Amino acid sequence: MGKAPAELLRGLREDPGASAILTDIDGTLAPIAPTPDAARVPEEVRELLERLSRRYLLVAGISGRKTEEARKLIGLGGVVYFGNHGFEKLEGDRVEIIPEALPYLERVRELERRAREELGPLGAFVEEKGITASVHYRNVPGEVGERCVELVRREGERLGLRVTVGRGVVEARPPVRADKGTAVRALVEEYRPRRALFMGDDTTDLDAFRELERLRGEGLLEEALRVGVASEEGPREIVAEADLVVEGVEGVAEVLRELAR
Ligand SMILES: O=P(O)(O)OC[C@H]1O[C@H](O[C@H]2O[C@H](CO)[C@@H](O)[C@H](O)[C@H]2O)[C@H](O)[C@@H](O)[C@@H]1O
Repeated sequence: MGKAPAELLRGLREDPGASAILTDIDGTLAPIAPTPDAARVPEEVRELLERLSRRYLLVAGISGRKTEEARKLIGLGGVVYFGNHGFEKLEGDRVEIIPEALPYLERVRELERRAREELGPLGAFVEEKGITASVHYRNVPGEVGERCVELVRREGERLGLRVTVGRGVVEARPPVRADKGTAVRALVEEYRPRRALFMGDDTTDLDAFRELERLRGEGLLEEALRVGVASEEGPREIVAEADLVVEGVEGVAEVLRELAR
C-alpha cells in the first residue's frame, strides 16, 4: 500500500522555510468552468495559499493563462507568477516574456487569426493570450472540437509552432525551450528550496513533474513531490507519474490544509 497523504507531505510541512509549493491553476486551484472567464479560485483555497505564502519559502502559480490573468485569479501579492505555460514571468509590475520566443509572436497571431476565421463561426473561442495561442472547444460538438485540433495542428506545423492538446483546449507555442518545467527549474535555482511540490491536472503540467524529478536526480532538491489531480479529461500520465493523486480541487484543498496544519 502507498504512503498516506499526511506522511508524503510531512517533509515539506516540517521544513516550511526550505520548502516550495508550486502549482498549476485551472483544474487544480480553480474548478474547470465552461469558459475561461467563469473560472474562480474558491475563497478557502485562496486563504490557505495566503497563509502558506507567509510560512513557506515560496508559493508560485505556474499557469497556462496570461500572467496578468493568473495573478488576477489567485489574487495574492505574496505569490510568484509564471504565465503562458512558463513563457512569461511577473517581475514587479512587469510581465517578462522569454526573449527567444519574441520572434514567433507574429506567427502565433497568424494562427489565432486563421482559427478565428475558420472556427469562430462554428462556436470555438480563441483566447487572447499573446505569446501562446489557445483555441477552446469545450462548448462545441465533438466534430467541431476535432476540427479545432486539426486546424491548430496543421497551422502550427506550417508556422513552425509546437502544439499541445489540453482539457477542452488546443494550444500552440513557439518552439523554444520554455515550459512549466523551465519555470520550475528557474524557481529552484533562484530560491534554493530543499523540498518542492508541484500540483497539476493537465498535459503541460507533465513538464513540471518531469523537471522536478530531474532536479531531484541532480541533487538540487532533497525531495520532490508530484501531486496529480485526477479527472476524466486529463492525460493518464498525470496519475501515472504522480507520487500523490487527489480528486479535483477539493483534493487539492486537503493537501493545502495539511501543509498549513
Ligand atoms: O495551466 P493552467 O493554469 O491549468 O491553464 C491551462 C488553461 O486553462 C484555461 O483553460 C482551461 O480552463 C477553463 C476554465 O475552467 C476551461 O473553460 C477550459 O476548457 C480549460 O482548457 C485557460 O483559459 C487557458 O488559457 C490555459 O492555457
